[in-house]
Amino acid sequence: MWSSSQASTRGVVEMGGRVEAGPSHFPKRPAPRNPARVNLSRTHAVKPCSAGDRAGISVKCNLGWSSQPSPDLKRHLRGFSSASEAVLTSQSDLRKLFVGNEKIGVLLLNLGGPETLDDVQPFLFNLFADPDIIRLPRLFRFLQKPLAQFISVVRAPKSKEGYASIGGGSPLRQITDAQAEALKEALCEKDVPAKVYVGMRYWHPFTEEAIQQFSISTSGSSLRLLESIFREDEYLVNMQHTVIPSWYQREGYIKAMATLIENELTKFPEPQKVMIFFSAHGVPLAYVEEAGDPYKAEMEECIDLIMEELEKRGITNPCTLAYQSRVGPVEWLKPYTDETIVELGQKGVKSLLAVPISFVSEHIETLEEIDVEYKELALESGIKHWGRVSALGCEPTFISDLADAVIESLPYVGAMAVSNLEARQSLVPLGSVEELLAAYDSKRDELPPPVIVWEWGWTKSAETWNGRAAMLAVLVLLMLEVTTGEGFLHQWGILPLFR
Ligand SMILES: C=CC1=C(C)c2cc3[nH]c(cc4nc(cc5[nH]c(cc1n2)c(C)c5CCC(=O)O)C(CCC(=O)O)=C4C)c(C)c3C=C
Ligand SMILES: [Fe+2]
Repeated sequence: MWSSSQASTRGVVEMGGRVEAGPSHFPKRPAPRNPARVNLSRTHAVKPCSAGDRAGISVKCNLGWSSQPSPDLKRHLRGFSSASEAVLTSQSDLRKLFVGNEKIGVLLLNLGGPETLDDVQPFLFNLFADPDIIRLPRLFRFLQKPLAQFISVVRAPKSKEGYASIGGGSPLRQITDAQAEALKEALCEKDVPAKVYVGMRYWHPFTEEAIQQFSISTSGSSLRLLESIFREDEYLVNMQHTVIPSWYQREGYIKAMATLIENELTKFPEPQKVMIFFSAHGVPLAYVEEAGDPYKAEMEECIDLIMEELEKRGITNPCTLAYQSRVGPVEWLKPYTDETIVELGQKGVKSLLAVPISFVSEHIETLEEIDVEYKELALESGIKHWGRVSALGCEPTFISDLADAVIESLPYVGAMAVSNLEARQSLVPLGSVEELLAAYDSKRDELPPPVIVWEWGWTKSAETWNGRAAMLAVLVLLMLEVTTGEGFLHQWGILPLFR
């Protein structure tokens, strides 16, 4: 195991430049509300870093949240809008404070994507086995994995076709690694040497793998998953860290997006007549309407900010937002990208600039869905001129802004002192993250382990799966029998006995 510093576990959440330090209803922790404004001196006093101290910052690599905290929490967070400015003005002090003795580690979190066609089905299994993606009622939770297995096997041929058309796999790992390297360099240029790690939720490098390296050499925290990893681990429980859960409204990010759009507009014959068409990854409607996911609100706000920035540059094109990539039979966020493209064509729009908005890297949804499927649909729908803004990747303003986000979050690392016992009860140690996680659902201890290699043959895993598949089959047969009144139990005269 790793050596463990005995520093108290403290942390703060930075939310896209608006910062807070735990909602007010966490009475045990006297919140250093907005440490930038109030508590810098207190940070000195409370936390003289020892040489063994380690600090970790987790940065979520997709823009906003999907499935996240209560509107109350969001309001609360937004109440601290001047915090980032206060932090920025004192950055040099912060460097001295945090860079001196501490090792800083940054963990970039993303979903991951299959690197080869053979990875597609197990990747899909990991995705659908996540209770955040397919939410089953508590009573049916035992069906999560058989269902994931079923859906992943059924979906795999379609997904494979998509991945085959973009070169046989997802470029996400490569791009995220490049972003990590660029972020490391940007931090170094800003006098904040740090190690940057990548942790993926559904494919390599899994967050579980990243955290091992991360915690050996520095420190770290991916919310729910990280929470469960942290909670169990003697070393990690003592680690100081903070989380940057979203950054869709950061100035650098907004400016970088505006610049990409501005440049792409110039390629059209009549730039001022182009419809700017933001396409965000969708989520099932119930996430937003029932589970309070602020994703839609965040996407809308993000677009408003980009359009405001463009307006400042004299660009006043019309714009629209739609949601892509829906999967399965349930209703997703509307309007849908494909339907909107057809409508725009019918309304006489002739020039369309597609802007992938919830993505910061090229992947299957941009390279195949937008570049091939939606482009074809647009041309068929009467659009004459089509363009697409590339995903940010390692765009310098964006990377530099991420580096600033990391630097701005430094004073929040360990800004709240709690005992180890308290830390164990509420990891990631920020009140707000705790609430955020609680908003998902309360139990985090049954996370599906990632499938690393699929085992064929009469293995323990095969036995388990066969057993579960059989249970599922029996359940389906029973349900069919009860609903239709026909089946082997009726034939054998067994079922009517239970009526
Ligand atoms: C903003 C990001 C994303 C959200 C929100 C999201 C929700 C979501 N996705 C699925 C189903 C699939 N996602 C797949 C791949 C995939 N999705 C994202 C991002 C978000 N998903 C990424 C980065 C990737 C990997 C892309 C790559 O290049 O590999 C897939 C597999 C691809 C396919 O067959 O289309 C599926 C399936 C659901 C059900 C969902 C919301 C609950
Ligand atoms: Fe997805």
